[in-house]
Amino acid sequence: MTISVWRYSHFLLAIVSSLFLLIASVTGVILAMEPITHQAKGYAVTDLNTVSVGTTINALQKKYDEVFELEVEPSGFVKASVLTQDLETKDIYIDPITSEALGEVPERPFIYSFSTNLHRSLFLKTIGRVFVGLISLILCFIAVTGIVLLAKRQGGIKKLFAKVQKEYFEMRYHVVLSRWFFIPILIVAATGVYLSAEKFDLLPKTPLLFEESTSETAAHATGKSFFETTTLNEIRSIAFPFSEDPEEYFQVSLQDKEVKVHQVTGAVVSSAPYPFVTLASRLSLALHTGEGSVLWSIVLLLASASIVFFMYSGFVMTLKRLKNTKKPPISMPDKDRCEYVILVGSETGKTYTFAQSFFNALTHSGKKVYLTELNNYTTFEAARHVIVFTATYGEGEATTNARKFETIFSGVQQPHAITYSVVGFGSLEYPDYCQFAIKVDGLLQMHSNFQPVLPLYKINNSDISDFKNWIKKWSEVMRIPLHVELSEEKKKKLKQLPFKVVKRTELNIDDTFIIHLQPLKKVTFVSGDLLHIFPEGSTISRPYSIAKIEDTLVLSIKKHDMGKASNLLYNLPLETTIHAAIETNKHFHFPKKNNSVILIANGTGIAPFLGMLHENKEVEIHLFWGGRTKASVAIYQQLLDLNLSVQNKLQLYTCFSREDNKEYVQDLVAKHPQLILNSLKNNGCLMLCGSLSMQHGVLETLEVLLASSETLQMDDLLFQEQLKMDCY
Ligand SMILES: Cc1cc2nc3c(=O)[nH]c(=O)nc-3n(C[C@H](O)[C@H](O)[C@H](O)COP(=O)(O)O)c2cc1C
Repeated sequence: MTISVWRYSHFLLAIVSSLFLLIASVTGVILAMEPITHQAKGYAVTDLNTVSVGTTINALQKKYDEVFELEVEPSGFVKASVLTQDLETKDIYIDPITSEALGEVPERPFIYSFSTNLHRSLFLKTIGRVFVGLISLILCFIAVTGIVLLAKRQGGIKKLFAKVQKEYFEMRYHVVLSRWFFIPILIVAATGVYLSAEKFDLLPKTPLLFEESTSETAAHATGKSFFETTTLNEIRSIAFPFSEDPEEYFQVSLQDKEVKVHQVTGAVVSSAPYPFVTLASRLSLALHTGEGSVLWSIVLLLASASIVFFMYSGFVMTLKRLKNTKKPPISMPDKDRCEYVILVGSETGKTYTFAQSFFNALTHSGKKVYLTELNNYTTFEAARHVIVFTATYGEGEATTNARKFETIFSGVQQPHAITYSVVGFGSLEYPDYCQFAIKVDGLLQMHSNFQPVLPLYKINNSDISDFKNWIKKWSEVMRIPLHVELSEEKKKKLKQLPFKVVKRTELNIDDTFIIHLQPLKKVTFVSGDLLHIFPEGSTISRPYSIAKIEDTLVLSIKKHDMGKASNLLYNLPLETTIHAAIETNKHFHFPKKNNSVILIANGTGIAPFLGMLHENKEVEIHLFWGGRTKASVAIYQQLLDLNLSVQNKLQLYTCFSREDNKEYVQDLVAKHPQLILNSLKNNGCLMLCGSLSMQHGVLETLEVLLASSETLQMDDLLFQEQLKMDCY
């Protein structure tokens, strides 16, 4: 079954049951408090398995004129119904050894009786009970569809507890909490169904069948009565005989059977085992209400509260999905008049946003563009260029709005020859990375009418810079200058703070300089975080990787002639203040649990590593750095020397692309295969920072190295955060 079927079932069931489910969960939270507050009264004063039934009965009969009933609650409290010397009938909690009254049995608080009625029948009597039974059944299905969705999302049942993808709060905790509360919720729902079925007489009815017991003789033989051999923990309740007539027996309800006991001899006269249905009902009730176990009551309370959270977070997720699934642009020309056709496969809307920004940019450059879903593929009379943007879901499956494409495609003949490009949106955290895009690319490749303009391009986790990189390539090949604006960039709300310029180097041979900024307000940050500079007149900020050295931010910056941010920073006089914003960049923090770390950078990409070296003196670190010339190193030398002097576990490897052997950093990496492989095998971490072309080069080298290893795989390294990248 495709992921969308599971998602729609999950969603539909939740919608149908939402109001009742909300009532049931809120009252469930309240009712789960009852066993907890009850237990807190503290009437469980003795270990019941050390007190014989006879001890309690004797003590009671001595103290009270008449005893009607004795009950041992699952909470461990012993309750008796007695006639006092003042001829008053009382229900009291007693000390089972002395029969001393510990307190009167209070009336059930209104909040609990009210909640019980609402929880059981919504105050609608039979019809309400039917509803509640149905809701419990629906909750079972919601839980099951939810866990299937979760397994699909995580890439298989075995990865259910694997790391959750970075998502917004509601989605993240919808996933995290569903893993913890799946079983308690399923138990609550299933026992709810069972209890409803019992209420409506849907379960088989088996009467109690008493059998005469031979234990009377056994009791005489051993000389011990039932009252001496049975302890209170085995008892549920005892109904006392009405008179002293020997034919009147004690009616004792034990955990698994009911027995009649002779009041004089203490022998068991007859017994009847409880039928399975009764035992199952009792277990269902205990599991559903939590009575007798504070720990289980707490679990039930949390599970009920989690259902309320799931309803809220599910609602937010649906709203986001609907918001992101944008309609095609209103001012779109007729499909048969467009030279460019953009086809989209998107489930949660991110790919749609990228496609839309591409549509806008292409339209702005004067082209006639048509944008539609892959499912709507048909003949386009004027089309010459097709661009496909598609995400992948499940195990390499298409999105809902692309699932028909494969079937439709073969039946459609375009009037003109078409050039095409496919961009796959996916996540390396899934084994079938961009698999559907690969499939679409294959289909187009096989068609004689279609010619590629660029090879298939894959984008991991909606990486904007990667997308822009593709835009650059496409616009170069097509000779169409494009300015793509992604709304996410505008949306980022970063808090700007004042920083003082405390130090800056001169430009080196590569037009690079280092600047030290001192925060003027309290702010926490670590090396690898980003500092956003906002040049005047620009809506987009420029992020720089931070090195944290003694509470100062150190940035390494390449000054570009037209670069607004780099020129702004270079021209700031010492001691002046600049406003900038720190963005936490968690995925690029120095790892805490890895045995060794390999840092690879080119050019200014060394910046965050300088801070990391400064802060981490215990771990074995290998730093690979590639610059243009030996003179390029000069501005970093002081900071490197500082680290080398305090860090005896640091190894430095440098290369230069314009001098010596004219090597790039990926060539340097390729020269140390064993070092890299051994480090990764022994839970090492590899961090990359610098240019995108360096990233691609190093990844290619790494792929070659990994091919020789039987255990290491690129996807696993990324998934386990053994490979961290921050390249632009
Ligand atoms: C449940 C689920 C399953 C996914 N399965 C895959 C997959 O098999 N392969 C892949 O490359 N990406 C997979 N992804 C990642 C998405 O393709 C990626 O996040 C994409 O950017 C989402 O685009 P959209 O918002 O347009 O749907 C999956 C994501 C989710 C939530």
